[in-house]
Amino acid sequence: MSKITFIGGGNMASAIIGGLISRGAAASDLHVIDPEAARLAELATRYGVTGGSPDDALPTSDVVVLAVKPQQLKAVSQHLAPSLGGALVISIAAGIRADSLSRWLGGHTRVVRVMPNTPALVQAGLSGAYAGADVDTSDRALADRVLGAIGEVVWVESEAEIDGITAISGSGPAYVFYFMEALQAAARAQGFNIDTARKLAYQTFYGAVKLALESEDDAGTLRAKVTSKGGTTERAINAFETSQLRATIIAAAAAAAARSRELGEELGRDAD
Ligand SMILES: NC(=O)C1=CN([C@@H]2O[C@H](COP(=O)(O)OP(=O)(O)OC[C@H]3O[C@@H](n4cnc5c(N)ncnc54)[C@H](O)[C@@H]3O)[C@@H](O)[C@H]2O)C=CC1
Ligand SMILES: O=C(O)[C@@H]1CCC=N1
Repeated sequence: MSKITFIGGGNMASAIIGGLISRGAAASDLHVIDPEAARLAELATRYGVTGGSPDDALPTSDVVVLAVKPQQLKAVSQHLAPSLGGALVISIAAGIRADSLSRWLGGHTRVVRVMPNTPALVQAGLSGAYAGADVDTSDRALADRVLGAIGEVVWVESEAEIDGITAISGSGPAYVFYFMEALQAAARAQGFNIDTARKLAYQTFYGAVKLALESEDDAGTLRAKVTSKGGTTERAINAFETSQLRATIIAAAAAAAARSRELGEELGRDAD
């Protein structure tokens, strides 16, 4: 198995480490660098991985996963640049473009830029991935193995598509949670107590998603099958359509994609 070093041992790194371990990776192949000793101790206890501080030497690694906050990436990359060797670098930082990263890494172009999402925490994530210029098919396979540990991987051929991925699957879990919150509030408005309201909303989501994933029908067909002519669902869907909910969702995602493009400019520029 490849030697993988994580720079930053927070939520997302922990999700990837957990996924890799559950897929049979040896803890001795995984190393984490983080300034927080308590964080390293927690990861060591939970997964048996070794750790070190940013001042320690980078161990020889096949893959280096950059999992710090975007605002920290420039300083972290410049610090790592001299000791990277031939490692494949996978960055999960939102908004940082592959060419900015390569520049900060001193011209290192074996870089994969990834936009994961938080369902990675339960290994049901989706990662959009973009391969920089010098990433070959074996690097892609290596990245697939790492990212596959937290869910599905979708490769995009143009980096601009990462903004679209960010708007749909990166931010998307928040849209779903928003709808869940609203459905729970609707249940409260129907007089159910908080526990029952939560159960009604969450189980309905879970059941509908499971049905959609396991069914041959698309979402539109499944919706039509719930919607009896002249019945209750039709009244509710009509209310959604009257308030242009579908158009609002499409416009909201377009706003998120625009913000992702802006962040790419701001973070690339500010950090130079
Ligand atoms: N939360 C989300 O929905 C998504 C997050 N991301 C990206 O994932 C990255 C990590 O996010 P989280 O895991 O949520 O953050 P986090 O805050 O949980 O983890 C960041 C870790 O980096 C450590 N750190 C700080 N300075 C460091 C240094 N100099 N060297 C090494 N480690 C250092 C911190 O101690 C912390 O443990 C971010 O760049 C974020 O943009 C990407 C997609 C989705
Ligand atoms: O909201 C954000 O900017 C990040 C990117 C995708 C999810 N969280």
